[in-house]
Amino acid sequence: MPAQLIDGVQLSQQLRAEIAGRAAKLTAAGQQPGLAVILVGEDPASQVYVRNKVKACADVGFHSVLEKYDADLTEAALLARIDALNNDPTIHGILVQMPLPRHINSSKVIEAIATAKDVDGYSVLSAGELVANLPGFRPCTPYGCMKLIESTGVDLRGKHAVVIGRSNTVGKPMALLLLQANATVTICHSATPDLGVYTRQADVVVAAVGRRNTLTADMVKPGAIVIDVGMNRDDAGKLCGDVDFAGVREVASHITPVPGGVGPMTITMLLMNTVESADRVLGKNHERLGQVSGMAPVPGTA
Ligand SMILES: Nc1nc2c(c(=O)[nH]1)N[C@@H](CN(C=O)c1ccc(C(=O)N[C@@H](CCC(=O)O)C(=O)O)cc1)CN2
Repeated sequence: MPAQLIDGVQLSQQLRAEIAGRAAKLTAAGQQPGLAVILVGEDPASQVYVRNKVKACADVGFHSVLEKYDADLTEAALLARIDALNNDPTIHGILVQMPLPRHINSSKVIEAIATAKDVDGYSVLSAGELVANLPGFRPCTPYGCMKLIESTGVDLRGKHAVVIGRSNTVGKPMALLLLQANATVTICHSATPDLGVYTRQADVVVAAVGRRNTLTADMVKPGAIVIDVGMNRDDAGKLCGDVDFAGVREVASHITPVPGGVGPMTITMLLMNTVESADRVLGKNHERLGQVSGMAPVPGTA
């Protein structure tokens, strides 16, 4: 029997309805979630992604600002904008669309974003929070992969998960999230000599390499869950992932398609992080107010 499809569009819709409910409550309490999206340059794919992010914000009742700059924007000017947004109380999340033009140091830009507003989860501090199991923001793509796996109903405890790819934004955080869910995790990468030796032992495979046909049917254990993070083009120019979908579908128990799997979840988890950020601000404000109203009266004034 072919594998069951894990539908990222459908799961996104469910999660976005939940996010919209939280946003409505926050807005009623005076804390409408706000996301700032910054795009530098004219990369056509990035233009589509930022447009989709702004639309997604409107759909769930967030306030959003889109700041578009020419490719020759200076690094100093971008850092100044981030500083202003860090101090803007209507903004709970700041997202700088990647990739940035080459003259701008991406790490410097990412580290300039206040950790409390790093809804992409890309900064070193956010990564540290993930390592230490602290409640920071998780990078959206691996966070979305976890939700997709969770939707299968399979408990990861004691399962063997293999992550193919070791990028800071997908592979490494993915491995940590799987580890937090009590899986036994192996990370494979471009220097792994025989990938199939590892993937054939895996109950869950997450492919995040950026090369099509990296995972073929002969490399998959029957009944495995396969998550495809790749976004590549085939010879006909059609979008495809890292997994040979047609072949692997005959072996796996669950599989994500490309398009329609991990991609839509990336934007959904960005919304999730942003609503969570607004929630934390509201919680902190309440804490502060509670402390003020709960204060012992100054002697002689009561
Ligand atoms: N600051 C960030 N930059 C980038 C991120 C990110 O998470 N934060 N991720 C990617 C791009 N990206 C979001 O920004 C993104 C990529 C793909 C999709 C998506 O829905 N893909 C669709 C297919 C789209 C198509 O037809 O071309 C799918 O897989 O179904 C959403 C978001 C790099 N930059």
